[in-house]
Amino acid sequence: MLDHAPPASPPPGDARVTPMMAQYVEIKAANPDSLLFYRMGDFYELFFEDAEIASRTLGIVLTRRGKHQGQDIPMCGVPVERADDYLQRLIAAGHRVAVCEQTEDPAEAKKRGAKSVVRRDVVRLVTPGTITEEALLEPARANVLLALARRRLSDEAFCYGLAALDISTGRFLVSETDEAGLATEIARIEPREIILPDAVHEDPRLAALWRDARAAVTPVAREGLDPASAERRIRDYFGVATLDAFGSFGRAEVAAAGLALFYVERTQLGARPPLSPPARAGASAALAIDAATRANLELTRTLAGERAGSLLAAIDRTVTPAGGRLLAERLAGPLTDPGAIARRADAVALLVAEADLRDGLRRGLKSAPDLARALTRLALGRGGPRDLAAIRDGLFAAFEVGASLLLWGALPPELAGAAEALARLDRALPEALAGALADDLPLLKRDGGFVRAGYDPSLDELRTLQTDSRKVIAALQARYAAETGCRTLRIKHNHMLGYFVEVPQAAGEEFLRGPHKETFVHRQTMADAMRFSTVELGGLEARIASAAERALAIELAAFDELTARAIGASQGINAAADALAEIDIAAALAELAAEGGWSRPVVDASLAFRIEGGRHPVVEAALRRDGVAFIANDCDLSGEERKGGRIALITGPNMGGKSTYLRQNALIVVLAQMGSFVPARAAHIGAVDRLFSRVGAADDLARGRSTFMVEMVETAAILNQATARSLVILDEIGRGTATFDGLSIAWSAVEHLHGVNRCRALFATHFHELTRLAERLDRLANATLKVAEWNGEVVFLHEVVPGVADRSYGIQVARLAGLPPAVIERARTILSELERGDRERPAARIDDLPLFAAAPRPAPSPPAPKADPLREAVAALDPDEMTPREALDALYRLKAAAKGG
Ligand SMILES: Nc1ncnc2c1ncn2[C@@H]1O[C@H](COP(=O)(O)OP(=O)(O)OP(=O)(O)O)[C@@H](O)[C@H]1O
Repeated sequence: MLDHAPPASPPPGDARVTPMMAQYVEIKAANPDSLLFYRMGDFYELFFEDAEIASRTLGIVLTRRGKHQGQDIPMCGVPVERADDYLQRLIAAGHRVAVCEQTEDPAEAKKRGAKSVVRRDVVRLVTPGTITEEALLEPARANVLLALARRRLSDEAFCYGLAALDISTGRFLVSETDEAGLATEIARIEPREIILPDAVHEDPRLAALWRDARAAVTPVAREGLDPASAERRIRDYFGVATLDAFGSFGRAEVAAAGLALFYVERTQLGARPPLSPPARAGASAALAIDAATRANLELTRTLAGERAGSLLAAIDRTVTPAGGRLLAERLAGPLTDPGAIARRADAVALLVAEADLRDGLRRGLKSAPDLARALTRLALGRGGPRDLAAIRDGLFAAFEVGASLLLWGALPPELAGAAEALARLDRALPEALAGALADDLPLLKRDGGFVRAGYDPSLDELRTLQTDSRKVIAALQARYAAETGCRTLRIKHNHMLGYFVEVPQAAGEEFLRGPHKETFVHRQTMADAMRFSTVELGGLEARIASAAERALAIELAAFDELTARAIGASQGINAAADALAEIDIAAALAELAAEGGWSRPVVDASLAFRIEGGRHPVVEAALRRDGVAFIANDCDLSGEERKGGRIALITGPNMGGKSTYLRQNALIVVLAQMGSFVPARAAHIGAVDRLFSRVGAADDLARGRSTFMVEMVETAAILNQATARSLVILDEIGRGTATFDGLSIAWSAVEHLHGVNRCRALFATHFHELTRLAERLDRLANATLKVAEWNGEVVFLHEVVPGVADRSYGIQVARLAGLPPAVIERARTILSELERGDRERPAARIDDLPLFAAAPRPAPSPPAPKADPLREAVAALDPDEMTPREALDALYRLKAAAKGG
């Protein structure tokens, strides 16, 4: 990583290397892949290439400090107080940071000799997937570290284990997949950092996965990753004799979970975040949505990568950060088991029906801070008084929420389970916290003042002593002023002198000579003042300082004791945090359903797909802001087990609403299967196993793929993988190439979906020729979007009706978009010519028509050349497109024409 990296250790006896630099070089050599934050006083300093990277990334000044082996050492520094801010920016830019602290007092180092260097050690590695600080985390987004491991099944095949760990909350889920499903699983998990064995990282078949990951990818060497040590590591971490209590895991899952813990130990260096035991995410129970479909449907972020404008942003009514994170997780991984889906929907249904209960719960939840993240910071020794307060407030909110649920009585199982977890909480901890913590809390514990008056009598006594001492000092100042006759005498304090007496220069001269010489000992002469100390003042100072020191020690002890109690209760606290998040989601989805008039879908094991009055939640919200109503549309793709699902082939004008209609039906599936109500009057959905979409066109030039290539790769994935239980959304496939190639591909793709995949599908196209497929394919029906023409203007009605579009209205849309009138006029002329040509010679190739004949306006059109039917007929032929039989026929026709001419 370093071009001009310092050597691992300086050459022995090299006088040009200072002892400090030697220490730096040694620590840096042990952490070659991280930027080293090297603590020096109130700064973290960076040297060499680290300094250059940091100064570029952070926009801070690059300076030089001394020389190393005869060369200037580039350096830059960040103040410790603001380190979080800089860390955040470095992590966001994809760097890792090793934080190196002084591990002894400088005074200690001095004892070893004047030239000895203060001992320093890396106390922590900060990486994108292992951060815990509030300032570094997004509240409503999980921060997932994904560990991968694999196990060979045969010569060719591997099984992959995935462990998704959010250290900031302790959530720890494992799953297993084959190679084909790996990309889909990673897309579902959306990790910030991926760690994986070197061998997996270097596998050429997977190279694209790591190259395209939106996460930092960290390969680790093989040692310590064997299955036995992985299992031992998990058992040790959770203090259990066997993993059976946590469920049954595959060997690849165990290896992945072990690797995750290995990385936690490596980055946290001894500190142990309170993790939940690993649980199976059950990949087979999740609706599979590949990365392209996820991106196309803009589930958790838009194509531009923003949260705003995504489905998640449109449906998020949660009031707690943990609820927000769980909502994103559920949206990313909807279920397939109708029973599990119904259990979630039962909770939502109760809270839709009971508005008062819902409001009460949401009010209670709003005051609940982020319990899980506060607890983790405390456990890692990075917590402050406000984290203790978060535990206090979170637990009180938990009691309130739990009590209102329990009062309700008969609850659906999901809510009953959550209420029970809350009822099990011990009131003693939050009460102790409430008794101990003051109203206004400092950010850092070392600032003191966070323990409430009355909590500890000895602390109160010391505080009184401190306040009293100040009074005593004030009295002393008055007495000295009276005794010396110097009315401007002041007692002041600074770090150098401690408490001292300050008088104007002239009075000071008196003090040095006169009767006060005995009392006032000269310390300092300023420009216009003199400073003295006295024995009395020294005694007072010692008392005040020791009182402050002892008071802080008592406060820190109280902090440690309360923190230990919170950590001791971490299992219950984490369970409460999970319960609150579940209640938040149920209430939030109920709020959303009530607000938008959404209905509860029926999800079962059939192949039904019947949506009545469906809407697109994101487009609807956008239109509502402009005061425009969304037109609801039905969709029926229901099939039978024996035959498979139905296909709707949708033609319609540009801007008619085809894409919106396609996507809304896919989004309704996602919402229904995550346990939500749906934006429709009614919906009956046979649980979908995989959702595919190929919508819009996106270049992927970074991967060296053209628009058309991307389109074909995605279409191939669909045709190869969709099952009879899948839902497929295809929007305008084949438009990225020549018309006839595109039409033929679209045609055969529909036939394949109908005959082989037999899935439920929506297929939008501008190839009107495809509508004739309905005559041959029994489970395919045509639908179109209605338009009206009014005063020569096209009006989009956005209503889906059975039938076929008569035209695309592309030119009208082009005019609405503001194409110059001359271009529109010319396009109309060409269109009518083309349509005439099409009527007269339906087989003619569009490419061969005089589409692009130069027509500079307003120059008069040149006189039409004399028609030569034979030449035209030859021009209309395309040998590449003809079968031998067609070519022979054409030859005979030409011969006949020549004879006739
Ligand atoms: N059901 C609807 N009700 C009201 N407005 C709608 C509806 N559907 C679509 N629209 C509006 O029409 C616009 C165009 O819709 P959409 O992109 O779905 O059209 P399209 O037929 O796919 O167009 P193209 O063929 O040009 O891609 C949307 O941005 C929205 O404003």
